[in-house]
Amino acid sequence: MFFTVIKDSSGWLAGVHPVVLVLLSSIIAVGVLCLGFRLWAFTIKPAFRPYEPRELPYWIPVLGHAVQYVKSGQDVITRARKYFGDTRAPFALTLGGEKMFFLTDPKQVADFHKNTTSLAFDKIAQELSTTFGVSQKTLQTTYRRPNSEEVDVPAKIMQIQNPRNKSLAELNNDFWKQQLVPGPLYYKLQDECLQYLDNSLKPESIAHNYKGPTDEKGTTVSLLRLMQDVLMDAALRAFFGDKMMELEPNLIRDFIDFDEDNWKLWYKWPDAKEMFAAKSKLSKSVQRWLNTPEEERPGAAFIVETFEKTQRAMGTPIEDLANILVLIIFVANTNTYKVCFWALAYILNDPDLLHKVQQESAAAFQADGTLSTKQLMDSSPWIAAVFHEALRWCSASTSLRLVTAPTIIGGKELPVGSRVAVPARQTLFMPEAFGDDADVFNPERFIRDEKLTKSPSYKPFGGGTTYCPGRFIARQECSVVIAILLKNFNTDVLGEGKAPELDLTKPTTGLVTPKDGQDVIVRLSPKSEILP
Ligand code: HEM
Repeated sequence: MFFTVIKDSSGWLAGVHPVVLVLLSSIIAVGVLCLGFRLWAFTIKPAFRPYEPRELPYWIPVLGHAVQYVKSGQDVITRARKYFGDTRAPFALTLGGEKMFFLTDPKQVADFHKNTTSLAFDKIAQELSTTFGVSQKTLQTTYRRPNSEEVDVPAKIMQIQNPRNKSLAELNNDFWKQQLVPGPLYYKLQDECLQYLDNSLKPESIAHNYKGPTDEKGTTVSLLRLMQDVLMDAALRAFFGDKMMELEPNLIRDFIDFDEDNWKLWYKWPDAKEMFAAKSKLSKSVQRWLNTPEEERPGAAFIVETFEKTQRAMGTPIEDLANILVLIIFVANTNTYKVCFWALAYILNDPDLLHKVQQESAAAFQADGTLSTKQLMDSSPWIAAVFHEALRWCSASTSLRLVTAPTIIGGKELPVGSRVAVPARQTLFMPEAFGDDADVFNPERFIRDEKLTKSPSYKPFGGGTTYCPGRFIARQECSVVIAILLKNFNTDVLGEGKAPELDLTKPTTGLVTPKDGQDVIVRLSPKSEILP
């Protein structure tokens, strides 16, 4: 229809319907503009600015690679690295109007972690808290350094000296380390976690808590769900005391609903009603806990008590305090169940590995049946190796910093005001560090080379000033779960007998979960003959 020939035409174009003409010329104009933009932005301009990191070309200004990044950030980053000849020079991606810089070379990553002068984490942490719903007013008081004329409220309430006039946010980092780096507060937390894990993994608890098929051979459970329940129950009770679970028995499921879609919060995803509903439930639960008289909710860990005491003393509204505590629940829980799931998914599906791990687990229990955490942590090389490999396998965290002064990394200048990212997965699969089988799950690499965890390519817990203080408790909890599970049960994986695939398409801020619908379904048969 559009191409009806007009008989009295005065030239070749007259043979085309005018609407088509307008459409064609618009398409050509847009095409020319796009070509011009690409030529200018990605060929001409970089030639005049060789000191700037190169940018992966794209067609639509402003949008850049945003859509592909949300679909699979890892793919876009890998594509960019390869596009520039895999030299691992810093490069940039435009993500919805923002040009962000990426580092994928271990040496540059080390420079990133060392740099505390021109690469700032503060602003990133504040953005995170704002996204989590903490008000600007509370952030201002938390990040403001006390001046010498006024009362230093947090230092006074905590009865500590603060000679460097640290803000509450800076003091919080010290409090986290006090809680999580081995020392008296850490050992207390560790012992409590162990007790809770032990309770949850008793045959009678499993049979009672899992309504799945229970027969004379045992109880059939989803490994993913088991890891979520067991690890979160221990962490929530150890951090908040038993009252939290008594008040909010659905807290774990609400957290998982939020966790599965938490990326929508960071990416400001428009269709995020369910994620916000789950987040709001978490916040309300914590508020109910906070509104319970203190004497009725004993047993909170030092870090939770300290956050509550200091923020209340600063006059923080309860909604903000609850959101801050939800952030604690988030950092303490979002990753550990995932690494533990992957470790067991591979152990249970590999008879040889299972045998080695079972032997180490058995050796960690003393004659009276108590677990020696020292033996487990210091003399169980295969359990340690599976943990390190599982972490390597499923890590997809990205550390961010704000550039506050001109910074040169990898010979390239990062502009002031921009954000620079280290996507952990890019170095975790380098054949130079992990060998030709880097893309295969193989814990033996950590047995062959004991120093591999010290490799600059192996940074699943980040580094520098924000080096994860939870790294000790995470490994400890995972090792304890493996040891107790294998001591208490014979395991029988149902189905295909292979570990699930990673879902690398879903955006994540930390560790990766299995593809939708994939799991490990396992029958747990108590080793003691009598079934509860
Ligand atoms: C396998 C489990 C875990 C992984 C993979 C992990 C990973 C990380 C990473 C990569 C960072 C650095 C973020 C950055 O530099 O941008 C970090 C920081 C942090 N992690 Fe973990 N983490 C884990 C478990 C935990 C646990 C169990 C806790 C608490 C109980 C925890 C508490 C923290 C805190 C408080 C920070 C911030 C440190 C700071 O800002 O100075 N993490 N974690």
